[in-house]
Amino acid sequence: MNTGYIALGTNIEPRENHLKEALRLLKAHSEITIEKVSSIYETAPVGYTDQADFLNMVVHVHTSDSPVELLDKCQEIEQQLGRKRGVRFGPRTIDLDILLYNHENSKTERLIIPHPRMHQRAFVLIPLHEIAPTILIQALGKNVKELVRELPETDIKDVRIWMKSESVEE
Ligand SMILES: Nc1ncnc2c1ncn2[C@@H]1O[C@H](COP(=O)(O)OP(=O)(O)OP(=O)(O)O)[C@@H](O)[C@H]1O
Ligand SMILES: Nc1nc2c(c(=O)[nH]1)N=C(CO)CN2
Repeated sequence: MNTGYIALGTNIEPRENHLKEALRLLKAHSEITIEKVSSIYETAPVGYTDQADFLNMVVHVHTSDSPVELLDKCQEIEQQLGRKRGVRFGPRTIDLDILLYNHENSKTERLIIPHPRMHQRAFVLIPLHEIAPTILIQALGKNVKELVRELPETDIKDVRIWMKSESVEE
């Protein structure tokens, strides 16, 4: 069985529904089991800042899918939840990014693992740290805790717990 971490983000209402629906659709695949979910965090927009705050979370999955099969399923869920592509880094009903897949380090036209921007993003690293603080990002030679320590204080302040993980799993 393979192990993966997926980051979810949404900033179009109903944001909580979009996250919960995405979790339900992931679970509906027999090739995917959700092992752990982080809390949901409310986060200030990064990159393109003239947009609403996001809800972000990270899930740990076990899967028999290959990385690209997992990406296909993530993109299908984005489509099912009505994601429309617009401004780069702009508003979205749901975004699913594959952060890590085993200790794979690979780059194809469709998929880069580890996710190339994950180490700069407090909205990814803080939820990931909650569920997997000691996991090593081999490509960077650092674990998640070390990456969180390198984040600017101002970025950390922009990420606040919005719903605790126990309530997400209900
Ligand atoms: N690890 C990855 N997880 C998800 N998509 C990836 C990954 N690596 C490369 N991609 C590619 O990135 C493309 C653009 O993805 P998307 O539109 O979700 O980007 P974005 O959310 O705007 O930006 P970001 O990737 O920085 O979160 C996808 O079509 C996919 O093929
Ligand atoms: N806070 C926050 N900012 C973002 C996010 C996101 O999920 N959360 N996603 C982006 C594009 O992937 C761009 N900016």
